[in-house]
Amino acid sequence: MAEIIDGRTIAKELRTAVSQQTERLAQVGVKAGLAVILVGDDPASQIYVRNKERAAKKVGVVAETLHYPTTVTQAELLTKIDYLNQNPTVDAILVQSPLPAHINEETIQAAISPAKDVDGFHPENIGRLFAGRNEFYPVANTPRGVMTMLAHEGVSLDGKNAVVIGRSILVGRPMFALLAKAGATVSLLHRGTPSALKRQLVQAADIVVVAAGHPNLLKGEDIKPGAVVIDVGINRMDDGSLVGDVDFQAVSQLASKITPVPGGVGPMTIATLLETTVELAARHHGIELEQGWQNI
Ligand SMILES: Nc1nc(=O)c2c([nH]1)NC[C@@H]1CN(c3ccc(C(=O)N[C@@H](CCC(=O)O)C(=O)O)cc3)C=[N+]21
Repeated sequence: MAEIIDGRTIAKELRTAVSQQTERLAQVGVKAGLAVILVGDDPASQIYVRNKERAAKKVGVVAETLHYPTTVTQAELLTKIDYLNQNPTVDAILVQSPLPAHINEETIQAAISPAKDVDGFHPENIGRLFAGRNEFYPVANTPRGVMTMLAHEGVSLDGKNAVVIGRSILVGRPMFALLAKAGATVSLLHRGTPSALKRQLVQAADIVVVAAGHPNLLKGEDIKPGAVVIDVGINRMDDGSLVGDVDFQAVSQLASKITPVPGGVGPMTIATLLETTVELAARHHGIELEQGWQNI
């Protein structure tokens, strides 16, 4: 039976560290400020925003959510982002995905100042990440949170064989870059991967990160016994329950370590967002913090 990687406990430890950092900032009169732009009512985004507000309050980050109807225009959002870019009390800006079809997500992400881009989606920050030069700029919080979990669990990556399933800009692609930077040999699988090749690559992997958005995508017989399995999926079922992309029952029989859903990657995403917000605030004010991007 696999050891369960408890995201709630690790996230709590991370929030404690972040609280210590906000206290240090408070001593020099700095408050870390996060602005979240939420458009429409995507259920996953709503969970995220609700949990984020609660967690921000606990660690002393000032969070403000700007909620717009789906009819908001791209020009209105760009005006708001410009205002937030210039507002000195705002250290971090997050625009929730997905956005309505009439809004170009790429244009919106590119309008956020790279120094306030807490999600790491600005093209400059993506470029830095893929160049392995992300030390002073943010990378996406979900993959960063996964890296923190792996480090916390003592999972070494150097020389390991890793597979990432899903090529989203939110998770799969940045996950690929971070694992490669950490010394793993990484395969990025997606819906276009031929199934025989997929079977072969997953079967050989020491670490499997699944971020595809399909319940039961990863089954017990798919993995190598002893593999570490990270489930990034968040799927709301008809009965209201939340499941990941991994058949937890079957895969946990064979894996050495596995993350549950809920209580795995989700809480880490939130805690990492706060961690990044505080780092951005410190950087804006020229304050050195002990922990930082250098850990990935
Ligand atoms: N710009 C942007 N950045 C994001 O990081 C982003 C986004 N947009 N859009 C939506 C998705 C979704 N997402 C979640 C994060 C945490 C939980 C979370 O806290 N999950 C708990 C939920 C528990 C529950 O509701 O029962 C858990 O897994 O244990 C959920 C969803 C971030 N996203």
